[in-house]
Amino acid sequence: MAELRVALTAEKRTRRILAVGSGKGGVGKSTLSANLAVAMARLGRKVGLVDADIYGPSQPRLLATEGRKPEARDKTMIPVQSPWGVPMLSMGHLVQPGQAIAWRGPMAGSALGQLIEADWGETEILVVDLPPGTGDIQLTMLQKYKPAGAVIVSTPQDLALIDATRAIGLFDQGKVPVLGLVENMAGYLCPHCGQVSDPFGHGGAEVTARELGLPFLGRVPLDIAIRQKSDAGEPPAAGEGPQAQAFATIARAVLAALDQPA
Ligand SMILES: Nc1ncnc2c1ncn2[C@@H]1O[C@H](COP(=O)(O)OP(=O)(O)OP(=O)(O)O)[C@@H](O)[C@H]1O
Repeated sequence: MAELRVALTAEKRTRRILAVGSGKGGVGKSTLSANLAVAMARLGRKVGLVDADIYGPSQPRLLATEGRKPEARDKTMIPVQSPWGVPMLSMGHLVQPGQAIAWRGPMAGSALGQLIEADWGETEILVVDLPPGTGDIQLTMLQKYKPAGAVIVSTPQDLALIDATRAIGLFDQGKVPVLGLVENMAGYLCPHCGQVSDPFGHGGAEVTARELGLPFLGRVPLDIAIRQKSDAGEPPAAGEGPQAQAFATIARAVLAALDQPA
């Protein structure tokens, strides 16, 4: 028993939570979380993923585990293995697809706790895809589970960046170090004419990061292949080519920041 306790303590100490947040919905937080987890796993890390976006869980779709039910051992959930080398848990695994989840704060908080306190085995980095916004659930989560760091996702336009700044405030309040900002949907490469245009502006997140004194971790272009592959449950980070490279670059920057001694 004593040995088990030692093992559990050691395990707890070595596992770090990486929170992925955004102020605004729909900016690609879930897409980044999934692909960051896959990209870090490809770099040889043991990575797990928790979909804490309890009101609109999308990770089962993104990582092709829709319809799978996690098993439980002694009331502890066992994560579902995705085909991409990343074990995962999502509220989407616990409810029927498409079923509305209308929980009040405390219930939502305890459900999230079950996902985070599951049997993550050897997982060393647990990526947590937070619900959008800066409400109570997010703050409670941060205070209770003390992520080692947070990554903020934003599109380049001003409104999203104002919300991203609010999300940074949330992490500051929870005393969680913000590792940096990722710009998503930056530059649209037209598959027909080959021209690059900037529907949401360009470089806004990099400027905001600089203004806030935060590292800029990289950008992901607005690319129809990313949406198509994501919808098909094939994370672009698991493939080859420019999309996979974009996520690998961000994963390296995140790991460098995460591995830095405090
Ligand atoms: N770089 C990109 N290029 C093309 N499509 C993208 C890109 N990033 C995200 N998308 C698409 O945009 C939509 C929203 O992305 P996603 O669900 O990741 O956002 P979110 O911030 O997690 O939203 P939510 O508010 O649901 O939490 C999805 O259809 C996704 O496939």
